[in-house]
Amino acid sequence: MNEIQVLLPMPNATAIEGFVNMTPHVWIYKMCVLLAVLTFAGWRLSTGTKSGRNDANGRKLHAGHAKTLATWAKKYGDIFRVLLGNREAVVLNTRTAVAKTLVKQGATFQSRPEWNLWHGAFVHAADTGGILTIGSGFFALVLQICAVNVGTLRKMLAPYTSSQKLPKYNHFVSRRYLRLIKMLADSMSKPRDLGLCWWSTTVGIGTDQLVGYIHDDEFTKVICDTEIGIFRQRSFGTPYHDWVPLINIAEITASTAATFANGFLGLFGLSIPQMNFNVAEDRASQLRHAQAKYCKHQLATLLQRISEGDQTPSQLGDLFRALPDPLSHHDSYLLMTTLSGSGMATGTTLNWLMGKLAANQEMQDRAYQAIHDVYAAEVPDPHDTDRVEYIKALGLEAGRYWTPVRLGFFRETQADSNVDGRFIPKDTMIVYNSYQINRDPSGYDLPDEFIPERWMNGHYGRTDTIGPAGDKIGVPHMGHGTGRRMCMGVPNVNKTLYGILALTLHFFKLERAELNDEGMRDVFPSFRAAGQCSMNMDPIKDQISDCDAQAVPFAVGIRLIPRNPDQLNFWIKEDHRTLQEFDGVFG
Ligand code: HEM
Repeated sequence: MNEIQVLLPMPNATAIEGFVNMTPHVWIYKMCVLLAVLTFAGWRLSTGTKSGRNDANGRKLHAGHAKTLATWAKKYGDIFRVLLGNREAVVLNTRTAVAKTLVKQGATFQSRPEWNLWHGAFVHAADTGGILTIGSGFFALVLQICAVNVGTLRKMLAPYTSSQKLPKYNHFVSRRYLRLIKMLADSMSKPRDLGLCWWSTTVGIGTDQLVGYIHDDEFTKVICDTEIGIFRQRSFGTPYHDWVPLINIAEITASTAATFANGFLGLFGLSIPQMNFNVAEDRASQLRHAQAKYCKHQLATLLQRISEGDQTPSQLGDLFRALPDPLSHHDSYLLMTTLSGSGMATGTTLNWLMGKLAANQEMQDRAYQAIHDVYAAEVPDPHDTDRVEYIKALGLEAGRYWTPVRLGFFRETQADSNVDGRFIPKDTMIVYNSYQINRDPSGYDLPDEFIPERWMNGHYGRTDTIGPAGDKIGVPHMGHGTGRRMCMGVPNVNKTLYGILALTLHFFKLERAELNDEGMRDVFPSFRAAGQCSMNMDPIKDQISDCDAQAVPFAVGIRLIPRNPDQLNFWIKEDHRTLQEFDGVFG
């Protein structure tokens, strides 16, 4: 590790201006918190950390994870350590760093960390005694006493998420494709943000085929909304009090002081407002409760159907029916919550990619021509994953270029480790900076340009060499992680991106268009209506927040023009039926 950074919150310029205009009780709260921060900072610096620039670092991190970590990577190299409160994180920034850790020392780097905001809220909301990600830290250990371990669960699940098995669930996917094309056809009259179209399709595909049930629009929308919200929360160093215990203590103290003060002031008919330091926790809890509600419903319905002899193919249904002994409720529920909204990041990828294609007619024409070259004038078979090389390359490059899950899912070391003679103790949090690694020049030339051709004709990341370049990390890019805990949804993502791109680009010409007030009212989720994306779909400037775990774009106005209206109408009315194998269960 080259250097240790201390990250602590410091007020920025606007905060200082706000400070001056504060009412007295807010002053008292803030002073308490600030005092604790300064005490803590002093303590940290006096315990041997090397950096004396903690204030600047804190501000920079808040200015944006991607930008700040990229700057630090330039300064401190491919692996460096960060202290966040009482937690230490090691940040990996290059393919070399990933190869030496997640890949070559896969067993040591396979755990996942837990912290209160996220996992605490999760456990409380679930009230099933279960951690709801395939976790491996404190909450999981305490609550998983009777549960099978992560590796076993992954092995059980893997066959049902593999590309060989997926065609078994095509009838669910086909229905979602039909619904998507209908929704797009209905959106042709004026420029629209198509967020709901992309997310409800990808999330719908994931959740329908998971339990073998076609969920209605309202149910699917709740899952989309909740999962998008959840993935805005799992962030690096936010909220500070979840990472810096002294801030937490200061906030609790301030809150308690206010309660006492109110007791006293109440005698004179006076009061001061109670500060809410738990906005993030409240939001996490709200989201977790929403998630627990639909997951419990989905699981209960699935188990009920299985007990009644239902044989409808589905990922979880097939798994449950194949097991000699039933899984514990905890494990079944864990699988449900891990997977129910799993199509969400695929929808995010499509929001970015479709915005880019709509703005770049040359690239869109190339995609259309590539589809046409393979299928002539016929409607492409959306289940033909990989048949049109350019379409496959668009999906892969979108995953690299925008890297929707910017910092991956954090890991934790399961044992002491050594990287190039530098010691990383057990229980250290590991953050792989996927956004930066996906721009590592050893693996990708012109890394800040969107070039689908880097994945075509034998190229594998670089346009100037054939085959893989840079250190071997076992994956084309880090958008889905790598090693023992890598994403289990890659075949699903590839299949879905292919199907949606092939059908959409065959049926419609997309053009970027400014959204008017009415168009902005339709934007989904509504927080994206805070602005409109540039024509470039810049991964940094066009994201809603610089620090969210998932990079979600501002609103994207798109006008759709049918390429062949007769064929489109015919397909919607009749032809799509050839894609279906049999009638599934409807919700
Ligand atoms: C574009 C869409 C997606 C992206 C960007 C994405 C990204 C990721 C990332 C970064 C991880 C952490 C991997 C690691 O630590 O090495 C992960 C884990 C996971 N993903 Fe995905 N994912 C996507 C879609 C899906 C889908 C559709 C599924 C459904 C099967 C899925 C299932 C999982 C599971 C089960 C894990 C947890 C693995 C574990 O902890 O052992 N993902 N995903």
